[in-house]
Amino acid sequence: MSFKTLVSKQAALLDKDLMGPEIGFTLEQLMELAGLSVAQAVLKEFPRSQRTKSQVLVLAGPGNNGGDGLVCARLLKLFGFKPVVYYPKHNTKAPFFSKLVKQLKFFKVPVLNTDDDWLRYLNPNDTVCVVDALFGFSFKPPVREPFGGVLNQLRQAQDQIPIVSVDVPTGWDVDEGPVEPNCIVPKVLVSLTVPKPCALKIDPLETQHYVGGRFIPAEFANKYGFEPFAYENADQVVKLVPE
Ligand SMILES: NC(=O)C1=CN([C@@H]2O[C@H](COP(=O)(O)OP(=O)(O)OC[C@H]3O[C@@H](n4cnc5c(N)ncnc54)[C@H](OP(=O)(O)O)[C@@H]3O)[C@@H](O)[C@H]2O)[C@@H](O)CC1
Ligand SMILES: [K+]
Repeated sequence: MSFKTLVSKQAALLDKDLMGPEIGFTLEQLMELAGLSVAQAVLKEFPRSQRTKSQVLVLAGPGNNGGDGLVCARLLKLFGFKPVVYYPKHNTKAPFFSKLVKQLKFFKVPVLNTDDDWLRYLNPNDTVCVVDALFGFSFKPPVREPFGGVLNQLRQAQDQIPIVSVDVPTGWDVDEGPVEPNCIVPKVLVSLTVPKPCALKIDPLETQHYVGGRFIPAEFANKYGFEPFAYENADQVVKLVPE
């Protein structure tokens, strides 16, 4: 499949640019739209008419990828799912992360901490899918604990419970792909703004690929060397289908 990608350093620059003094987005705004994109991709892949269960396990990491997961969980609740969040290492860099957690409590979405038994939710009888919002474009392998253990459990369950990875399949090298042994293979990848090079390593027969994070005008995409993606109507995601 051919699509333009942006290496991790460029993706970080694009992010900085969007939130810089000239353009003026806030992280909160972009994260809300990123989380909405992921929730919409989950709804498109697992529509109510085609499922008998509604629980979704959202694994949220310590960075902004995790923040996308926290937003996604809240929106999944509005979309008719029963999300449960496992958030073992809270983000203390920006105060609004604790507000995202408060909002989840307001929505009666359980947020499990490091000592809670999250594995009971990794159960194919009840769980539609797992949202992998552990790490995104700032991840550098090898993975450190406790996340190595979490990834091992995910890998063991992935044939029974589909994984939806946010921006980058966690554990993959952002630019090189699945270079570490025993990487997870998501059933769905939702690239944000523009795919990272690791997305070129997915097998389209194994992994459905969406692009989301619909928040830039055409000229800005061109500045970073890619064309805008062909979103339809008010959709927040577009599925990339092999040619
Ligand atoms: N414009 C867009 O598209 C937007 C994108 N957004 C989203 O932001 C994501 C990027 O977020 P990000 O930069 O905060 O980094 P992310 O990948 O979450 O991880 C950083 C954390 O991981 C940790 N860590 C790193 N390596 C590790 C290891 N081996 N083992 C263990 N830990 C490790 C690292 O720890 P540290 O090294 O600092 O100790 C730090 O705590 C992006 O992918 C997209 O999802 C939207 O929210 C906004 C708009
Ligand atoms: K991820």
